[in-house]
Amino acid sequence: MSETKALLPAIATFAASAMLLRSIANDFIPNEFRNFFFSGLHSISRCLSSHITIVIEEFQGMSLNEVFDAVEAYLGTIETASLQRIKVSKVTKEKKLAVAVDRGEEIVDVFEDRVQVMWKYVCTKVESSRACNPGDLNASLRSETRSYELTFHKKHKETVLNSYLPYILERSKAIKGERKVVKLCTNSQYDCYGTQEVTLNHPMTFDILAMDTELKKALLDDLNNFKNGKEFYRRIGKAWKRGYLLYGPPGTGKSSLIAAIANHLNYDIYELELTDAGSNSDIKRRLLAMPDKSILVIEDIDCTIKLQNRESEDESWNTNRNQVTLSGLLNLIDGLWSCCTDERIIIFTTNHKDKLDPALVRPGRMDMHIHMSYCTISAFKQLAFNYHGVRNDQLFEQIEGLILEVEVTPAEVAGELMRSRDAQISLQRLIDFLLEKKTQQDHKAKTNETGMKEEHNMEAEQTS
Ligand SMILES: Nc1ncnc2c1ncn2[C@@H]1O[C@H](COP(=O)(O)OP(=O)(O)OP(=O)(O)O)[C@@H](O)[C@H]1O
Ligand SMILES: [Mg+2]
Repeated sequence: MSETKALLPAIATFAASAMLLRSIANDFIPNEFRNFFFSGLHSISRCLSSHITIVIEEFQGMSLNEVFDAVEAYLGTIETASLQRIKVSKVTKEKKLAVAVDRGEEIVDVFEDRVQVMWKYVCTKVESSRACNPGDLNASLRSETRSYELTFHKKHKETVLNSYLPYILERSKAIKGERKVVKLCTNSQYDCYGTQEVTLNHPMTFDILAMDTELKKALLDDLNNFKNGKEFYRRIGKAWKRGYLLYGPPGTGKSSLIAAIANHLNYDIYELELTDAGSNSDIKRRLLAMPDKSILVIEDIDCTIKLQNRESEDESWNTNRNQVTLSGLLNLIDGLWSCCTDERIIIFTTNHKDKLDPALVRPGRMDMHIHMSYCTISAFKQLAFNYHGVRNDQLFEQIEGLILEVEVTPAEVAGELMRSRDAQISLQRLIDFLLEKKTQQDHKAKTNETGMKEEHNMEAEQTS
């Protein structure tokens, strides 16, 4: 590599002279002759060079380039003595500082004590016309395109392609595993720059999530089978993805469960706001930009957007070009686009399963339908332990009796248990709250009953 370094000033002088010559030539020499002259020069310099350069761009077509991602992680861990500028960052929860090569910097690496290579990080500004073109994913998600250039001696070409780059891909997995924190990404208002990303600081785990014990176990088994299912999915010829529909009243823990799933699998969450998504093709592009090991979440699927059924979509195709449609969404869940990446989980949540289009809930569409119910006795016990560390108490019996009769959400129970640090005071307050709720519930039931009786009597009078 010292050879390459030594050649750099000469190459720079050569390049500068070529540029000067080109600018002079632009003014005085006719086009055809000029092109012939410079393509000749280019061929000569290529023949003379003993080095080749591999360019690794951030995006491969419309998908994220895994090699770019791996190189970024890998270069942050190698010796940086040759660098003049490095980028250092740390996000909440991450234990280590993340080191990265800054734009324009070159870094030397030696593989197997014999292969010297040089990396360069290149950023190019995207012109605004390209950046706002929704068809150009690479540009539309960022204001600049990024790539790494890898330069090495021609004689090492086989080693670099067959050993060095595969080694980096493997190494990066371990590096990312070590410093992984779960991220939450949302699609912001539809604009040119795509997603907003923050570290997910939600402390919810399966240990503290209040949920039916059997259901929790079944879901955990399902998630673990999924995570370890690479070979299985390949063998049965299915895309390595899994869909969950979480349904239940507000405050029963649907969003908390999503956080618990993300923390358990160590996958990032990509929340998709359908109302901000723009069109089907916009969703498609955003999905392709999502890396493997991620969870796509669409909350409140019943009310975020009025998804039309397929028949009416066909009729009004022209008016719907800029909308998210049901068939677009279904295509996204199990169509060809979803096979482009691995280890993908899709979660829909709803408060009203009955309001969903049958196409969304038909068997086989979402792999598991999970009912997040009003608080059960086991959920209450879990919450009492979470908030006060108590597994039993003389007040439990009365509370359990009331929980069987009253529709109360885990969020409401948690709210009452939070009111005081003293377990006895909290439990007593919870009893008062449940009694109050029971009175209201009984009153409502009575009013409904009277209303129905009156209606029935009126109908009977009319018919007689
Ligand atoms: N099953 C649960 N286990 C533990 N805590 C819960 C549970 N359900 C609710 N909570 C508590 O209530 C809060 C609200 O719950 P969460 O946001 O998960 O409900 P949700 O079902 O997503 O509601 P919504 O339908 O309104 O989005 C949580 O932050 C948590 O503190
Ligand atoms: Mg929620």
